[in-house]
Amino acid sequence: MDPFLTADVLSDWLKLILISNFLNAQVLWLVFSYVWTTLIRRFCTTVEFDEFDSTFSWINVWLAQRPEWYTARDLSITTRSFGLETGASRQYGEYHDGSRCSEDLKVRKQPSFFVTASFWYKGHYLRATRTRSQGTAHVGLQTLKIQIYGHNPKVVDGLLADAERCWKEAKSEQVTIYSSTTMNQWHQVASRPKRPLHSIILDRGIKEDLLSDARTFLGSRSWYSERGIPFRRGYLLYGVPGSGKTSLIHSLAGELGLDVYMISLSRAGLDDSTLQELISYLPERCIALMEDIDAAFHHDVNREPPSADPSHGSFPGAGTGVRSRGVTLSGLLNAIDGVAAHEGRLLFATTNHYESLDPALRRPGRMDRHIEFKLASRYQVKEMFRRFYASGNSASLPLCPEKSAPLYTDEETETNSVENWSPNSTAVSLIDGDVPISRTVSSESSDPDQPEVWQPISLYEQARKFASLVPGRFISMAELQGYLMLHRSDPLSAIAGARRFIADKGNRGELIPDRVSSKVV
Ligand SMILES: Nc1ncnc2c1ncn2[C@@H]1O[C@H](COP(=O)(O)OP(=O)(O)OP(=O)(O)O)[C@@H](O)[C@H]1O
Repeated sequence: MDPFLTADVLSDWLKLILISNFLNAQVLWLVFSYVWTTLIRRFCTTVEFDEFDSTFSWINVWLAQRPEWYTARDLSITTRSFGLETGASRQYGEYHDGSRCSEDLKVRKQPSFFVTASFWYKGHYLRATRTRSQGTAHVGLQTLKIQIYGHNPKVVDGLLADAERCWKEAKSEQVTIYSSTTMNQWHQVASRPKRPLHSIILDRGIKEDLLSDARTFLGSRSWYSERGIPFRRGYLLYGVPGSGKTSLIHSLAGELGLDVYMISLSRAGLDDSTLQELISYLPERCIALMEDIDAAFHHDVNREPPSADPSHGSFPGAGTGVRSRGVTLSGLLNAIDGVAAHEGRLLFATTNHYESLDPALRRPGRMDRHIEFKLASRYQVKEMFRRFYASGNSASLPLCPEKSAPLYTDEETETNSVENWSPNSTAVSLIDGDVPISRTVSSESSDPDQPEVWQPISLYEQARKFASLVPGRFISMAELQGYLMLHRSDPLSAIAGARRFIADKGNRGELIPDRVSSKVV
């Protein structure tokens, strides 16, 4: 027998052929990859968008409007909206058969990581891939890569312009909120529907005045530069909790078409230099928001240097040795108006402890307008009631006829306040002469004095009645809202329970003295 044809030799031959085929395939694959990459490099333009840049949201929203993007074979499902609840997400929210997914939790489809979707854009072939970094300092950092065949810079510019337009259209009804990451980058954390200004109920003139002040500022860049005045404006909103400070800022952001950049002074790792850096990264037109500006410091904001004594605690992490030194007052003052401070921004700061703020922080130039938020006046109580129970769009509610026939003058607003009121007060009776009676209401009160039968004729009259039962400057607007929520669909039961609600609050000793007077610097 031919020694070359024995079983052992044949099996060796077979192995050799397989190995060489395998090696050939490997070599071929390497060659192919090399050629492909070279071709791509030579003939394609690659654009990268990384997660921490605002263009990442632009391109995501733009891609979401292309069917090729959410009909890829390997999909990942997300409830993340890239900050948008309108426009693009409407498309995400639609299932293939045209039915819509839940309003509350819209699911969105996108290709899985490293899966490429290809499509045509204005006559150019594009490939889009989601990638995620691994094994680096930025583990999990998402990047979107777009490859465009050809080397025409105009295509990239056009794509960016389209993506930006798409994003702006989609967010025209939204306010985008950014927060800083521990890497000191601005990161979009949420996007909320604009809150209409009319839904914030303050004593007359306050919000209109603030809005017009901010508008005037934003349109006065050249006026500031001609006079050498730094183009910055600061607003300090202070007062009792739950009085609408944060809500007003978000509503103003919507009115002015600005995004909100939240600066959390007590964030771990934030110190004077990182705060400076963060502020220098703010975009030209925006609202920088420092909530609870006093809370960055364990005690009062003051000029004392940080103490090494942990019991002093004048800066976050004092004495722990774990967190960075935190922000000092001088660091904060420098960040607000030092040479590196940002031009063109509106700074809003809020606090519940106005008196504890260092005067240097409150002075004009840093905080130009100081607006106090008090417990609800009777005007606010009445308006809140009216808007709460108004059917349809409460924006269309006619204004209260305060000017022609004031229900409560400013004096009444103040004098019929908690100081003159007691739970047993008979100053306010449930029925007064001008409210017609037409319906039986089973009162939740066992008070024998409380009449059983009454019916205000209109929402306006109901609001008036309700406000007459709630002493001015006694409860916060948030508390009032919470109470009305308990009687969400029944304004009459809200009126009937008002005396009990107020009495209970009084009995709990929650009488908060009215301590305010308006301050405008
Ligand atoms: N003036 C107001 N008009 C309408 N709603 C209000 C008003 N004040 C408070 N609310 C309601 O109360 C809730 C809390 O309001 P918000 O957070 O704006 O108060 P705040 O003054 O910022 O409180 P804090 O000082 O505790 O941060 C919100 O749901 C808001 O709708």
